[in-house]
Amino acid sequence: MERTLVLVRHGQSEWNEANLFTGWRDVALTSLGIKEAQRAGRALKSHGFHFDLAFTSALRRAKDTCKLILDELGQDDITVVEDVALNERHYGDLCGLNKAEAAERWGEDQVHTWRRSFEATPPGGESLRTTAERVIPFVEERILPEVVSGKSVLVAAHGNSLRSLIMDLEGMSPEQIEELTLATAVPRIYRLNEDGSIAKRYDLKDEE
Ligand SMILES: O=C(O)[C@H](O)COP(=O)(O)O
Repeated sequence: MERTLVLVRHGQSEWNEANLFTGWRDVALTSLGIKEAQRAGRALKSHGFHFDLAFTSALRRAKDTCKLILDELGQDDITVVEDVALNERHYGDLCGLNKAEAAERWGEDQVHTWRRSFEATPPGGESLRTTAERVIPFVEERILPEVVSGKSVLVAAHGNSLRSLIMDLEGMSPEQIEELTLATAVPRIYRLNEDGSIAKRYDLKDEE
């Protein structure tokens, strides 16, 4: 499987379960999150995926998801590059706050805008635009050259760091990216052409 890029958001975290803004807080996967990551690994295995290299963030929920997937594939020996560039968007002053309570305090629209728009900056945090400014250079310098050279690459990261990557890769507009929310542990598969353009894209949905 040449020139393959697989993006996967981490499995459910303790703060996803508690509905708290997480950002760079380093929380663990829940037992459901562990199962979700293992299921993603089994789905990739049953579809014949095999990776040459993996990238993940510096946060344990993504690192653990990456490891659980590679364990299921019997590939715990491949190189895994960890980098803060792939960390979740920093949620600033919202970190640790309950998302429903935040919507009551600031209004549904404001909270939705902070969470999904390209430009809005949560107080003291990163917008999707500023998240992209650290994600995209890393992807262009470290990840895409590996894929274009013919490798099969896994990236286990976060809802918003991956949204910024997907927006760039798929050439989405700010309006289009606002509509995209990534489910936990659903692999998003890309086959790339020699010039780095997308030949094919699909989600590997759970068949169990
Ligand atoms: O950091 C967080 O709280 C989550 O990982 C993603 O949050 P969101 O759904 O509000 O973007």
